[in-house]
Amino acid sequence: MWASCSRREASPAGGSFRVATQLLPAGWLLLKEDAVACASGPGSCRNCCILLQVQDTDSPAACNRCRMVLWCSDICKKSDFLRHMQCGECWLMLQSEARAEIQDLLQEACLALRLWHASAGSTTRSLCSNEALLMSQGAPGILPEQLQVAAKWMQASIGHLDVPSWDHLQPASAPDAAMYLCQVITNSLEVMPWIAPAPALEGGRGRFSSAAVIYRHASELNHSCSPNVIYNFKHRKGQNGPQMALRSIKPVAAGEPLTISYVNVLAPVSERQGSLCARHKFNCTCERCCKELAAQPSGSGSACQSWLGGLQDGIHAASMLLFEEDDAAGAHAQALQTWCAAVAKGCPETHPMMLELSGVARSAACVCAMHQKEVLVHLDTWGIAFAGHHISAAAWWAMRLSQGLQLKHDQGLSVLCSEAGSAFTTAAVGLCNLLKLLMDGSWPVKQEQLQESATMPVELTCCSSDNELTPAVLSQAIAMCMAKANRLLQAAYGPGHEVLEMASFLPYQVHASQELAMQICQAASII
Ligand SMILES: C[S@@+](CC[C@H](N)C(=O)[O-])C[C@H]1O[C@@H](n2cnc3c(N)ncnc32)[C@H](O)[C@@H]1O
Repeated sequence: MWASCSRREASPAGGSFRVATQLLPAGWLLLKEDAVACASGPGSCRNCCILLQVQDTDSPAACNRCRMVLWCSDICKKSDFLRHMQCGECWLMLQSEARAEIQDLLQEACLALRLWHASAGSTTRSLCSNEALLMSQGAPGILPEQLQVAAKWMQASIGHLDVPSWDHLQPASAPDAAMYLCQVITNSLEVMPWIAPAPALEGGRGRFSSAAVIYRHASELNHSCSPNVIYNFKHRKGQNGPQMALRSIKPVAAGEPLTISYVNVLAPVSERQGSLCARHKFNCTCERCCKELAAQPSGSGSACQSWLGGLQDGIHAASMLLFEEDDAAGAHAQALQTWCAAVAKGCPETHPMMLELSGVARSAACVCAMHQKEVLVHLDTWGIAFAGHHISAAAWWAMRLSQGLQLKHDQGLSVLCSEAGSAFTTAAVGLCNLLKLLMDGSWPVKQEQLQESATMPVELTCCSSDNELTPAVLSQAIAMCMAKANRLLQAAYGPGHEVLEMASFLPYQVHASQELAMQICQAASII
């Protein structure tokens, strides 16, 4: 999937980035990937990264030699012990002088040693690196001397190993050590340290502490503070580092760069820029940062304070729930609650954080549709613009699934084919009924009507079977629906309110099943 949906492209400014090779819908699972190397922070298992205080039954096991490194269980110790010894980490941890001299780079140095160990003779040497910049005083937040001291300690750690007796490893020179260190600084991802203390996420969700992990494919993705791809981590006892999954959260056009966020996107611009400097040593030039930095002098943040905190926490909690696919319905409910609370406190629906929230909710709706979970039951309390957004996301997914029914092996959807029918129908019914309400002119739609619309049966009688359903007819019908819906929306709420998402699935409905086509036409024919 990864290779067929994306490719690497050279950046004119140097380096490269990954772009989509086809239109990627929101909610698509793009990649699952194991870690190349990982180094957890103190208080968590050195192998699987689980926080030691939340692990369930096993007792932590310590390294008998350095006594500095802990594993959550004998299973993880057994899996990681040789690596810990063979990469020189154990020796490094024993050196109190080293720990004092490179304390700010100790985790990076351990990860670099583990990367060296993992990559001997393999492909990770091709990981990108900002070495030239880092070593020439050009990078923010770090001095080349600090890197050189850390590289010196790494080399000493490797030098103390009996490397030639392990035939798959090569001794690392000083420049090699520096290269691995710079690769780590350029590419390592932090395993969500900010989720650990969140009280709303107790009960096994805030399971990782701050671990730094290197993934081969994910390291090709540039950062954006408004990313179109999210990543999550799956903990597996006995495995070195969590497994990462990448999922699109917005539709991504062919040719558009795929981006993830290396930091917490909910933080204000100064904090995001600060974290990127501190951890990754670059100044972010993404579109959102440029806009927000340009607007900063006249910005008035204080008026937002009453709803900002709740909104941040709510997006955060919903995102975390969404990371666990099984909890998509929970993520959706959390997003719903957050949306309503923020609106009630006067937050404008067009605020960038509300857009972030709608991204999370839309993804949740997509995942629910995929798994045939009832996504429409929550509609009674959604804001109307959001409801349209939400139903159409589910309907859009349902259509993709119905395509899968016809195309079988199309893009990995075949496994879902046999189950697609009911999700498709539920979502399509919801969409058509919402359209009907809009067309009937009952605007703004009342909560009870919305609730009803999710369960109302759709009559197919308006569309006679001898009507020819060509793509052009369908497009025209949808366009008319959209225009009318938007006129109503704008009359009620003013300019800038649009049911945009329905348009976004237009190119797909030409492939949709006859049944769906009839339903759409029927809704449209009420105009
Ligand atoms: C993990 S790599 C991403 C892929 C990399 N661009 C490459 O050439 O393979 C991270 C590096 O890309 C660059 N980068 C990524 N996102 C950026 C952004 N939003 N602004 C500026 N530089 C960025 C920085 O040099 C950063 O250290």
